[in-house]
Amino acid sequence: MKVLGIAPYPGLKKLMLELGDQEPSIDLFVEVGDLEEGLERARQASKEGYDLIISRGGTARLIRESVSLPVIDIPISGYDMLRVLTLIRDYRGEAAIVGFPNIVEGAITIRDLLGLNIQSHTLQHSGEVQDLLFRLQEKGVQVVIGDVITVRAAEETGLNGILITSGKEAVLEAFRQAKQTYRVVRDHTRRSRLFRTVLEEDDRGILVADGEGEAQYANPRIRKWLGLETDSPEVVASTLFRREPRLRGAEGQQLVRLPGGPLLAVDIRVKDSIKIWVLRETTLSSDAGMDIRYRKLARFARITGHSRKIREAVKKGRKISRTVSPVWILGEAGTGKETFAQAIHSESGISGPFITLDFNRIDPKEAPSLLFGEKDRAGVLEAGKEGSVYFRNADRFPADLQKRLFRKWKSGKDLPRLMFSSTLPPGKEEGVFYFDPATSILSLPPLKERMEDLEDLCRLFLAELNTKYGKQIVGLEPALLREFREISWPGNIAQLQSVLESLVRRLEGPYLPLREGKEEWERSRSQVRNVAEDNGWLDGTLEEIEQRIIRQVLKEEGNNQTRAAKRLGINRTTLWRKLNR
Ligand SMILES: Nc1ncnc2c1ncn2[C@@H]1O[C@H](COP(=O)(O)OP(=O)(O)OP(=O)(O)O)[C@@H](O)[C@H]1O
Repeated sequence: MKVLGIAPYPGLKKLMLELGDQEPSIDLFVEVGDLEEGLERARQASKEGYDLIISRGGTARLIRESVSLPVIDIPISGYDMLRVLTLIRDYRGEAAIVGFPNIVEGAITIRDLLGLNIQSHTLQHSGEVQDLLFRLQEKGVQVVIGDVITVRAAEETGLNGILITSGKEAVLEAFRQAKQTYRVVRDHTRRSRLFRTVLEEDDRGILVADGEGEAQYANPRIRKWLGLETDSPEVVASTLFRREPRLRGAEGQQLVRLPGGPLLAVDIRVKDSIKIWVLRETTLSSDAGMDIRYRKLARFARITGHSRKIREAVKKGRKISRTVSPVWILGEAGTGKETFAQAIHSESGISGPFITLDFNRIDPKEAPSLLFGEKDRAGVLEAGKEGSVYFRNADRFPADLQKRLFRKWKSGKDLPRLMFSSTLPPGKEEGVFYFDPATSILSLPPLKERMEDLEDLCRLFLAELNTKYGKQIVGLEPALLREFREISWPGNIAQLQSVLESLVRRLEGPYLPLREGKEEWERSRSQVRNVAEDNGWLDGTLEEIEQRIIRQVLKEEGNNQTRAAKRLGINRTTLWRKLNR
């Protein structure tokens, strides 16, 4: 144990060193200095690896206030009092004891025991001492007995000061206390080292801030992610918040990607005004098929169109956003399914991210760990639990996984809002695109059923494209608008948008002309077909594709073979034969 002694008077240094020699467990170094001078010495020495400080009286008190090491006080013992009062007992002049309560109380007891006639005065703070001594001097007091502060003031006032010096017993008592305190501190340090090791070994990144919001601890894992291995916790925190201002915020879960780092699920917790950020790697190491957005999400107000069909869809969408039930958004390619999903998310006032998982691009084998996580890694459902998950091309969502998902949803687990979309209707019975009956269905009309909206949509898109490309296009030539109303739009709004985009990018004039418009539309048809291929609708042999179509029509006709056969333009026997091939 390395101990620093600050002795307010030289004799105490000598005594401490003498007694310290007999204490093998104490490695003692002593400096002389009273009050401010002593504090200065203690300040310097506290940087030199001492375990604790031993000092006395007012000096000890000063040090304790401004140095973080434990400070042991050498108490004024009864023996010390006895010695000094014995010394003064036969003094014939007027004497007084002056000091803080700890000195005066003990002195009174011994004075009374000895039957001495010495007055006593208690100081509450050091500022009072001068005035008091002046008054005592006026009353004829010649000698004052007390601690360093009293004696120093006495000298300045012109009185005789007698210092109550510390004896052997008091110094030994201080050593005993020092040893005991050291044991407690050492145990404490050991225990905090233990906790520190646990935090340092954790696979999660951990950042802790105190009640004032000042970062106090950052573990190695979070430092590694941020590339700040040796910086202070404050620097770690400010770097993290600069990169992800959202993390400053309230309690809850956030999903963030640090530049060049892994995707992290961040839990922000507050306990006893201590704020803790727990960062966990997610299973989402690759971005294929996934998109996370917090901002610039569509709202219902943005959904253009006055047709009855689209207004009804908006009304239903708004209604769904007031519930928590999962929603299946059904519609042809490019009809605005994701736009509606985002609008539902925005309208529900959800704080978390809008996460898109595209089942056309996600490997079904990886889907379980992606959704449900692994041992130490959070999956999308946990990491995004305060947001929404939008399953695009959900008809490709493996049925067993869907069942697992709905089991979890029904057990009331904390899950994100669930939204599915597909161009094909979900089946009511188990099958390729099984879906749970708890789901609300929102059907979006194809563009051909809401042609009255075409002009408004063109206007909106042209305005956006003018801004994007710095053009001043004011509309479509009337002939092109007529043409656009007549032709088919298998890619719906998305197709219209991309046709307009290609035209705006290329052309300058105020109106988009008929010829270029039609050419562009022709070109876009082949792209739409590619989208269909993308959906897997055209995978496999002709026979397989035919099977898919027949089963789809049958499903849409509620398994009524007569109606399905009629719709396909074949007779019932042919249908039956084809189905049982
Ligand atoms: N009612 C609308 N008003 C304005 N813009 C719309 C509307 N609906 C869709 N859009 C725009 O059309 C484009 C296609 O929409 P979106 O991506 O939502 O369609 P989708 O049905 O989800 O497509 P996919 O079938 O490819 O999944 C987007 O750019 C979107 O902003």
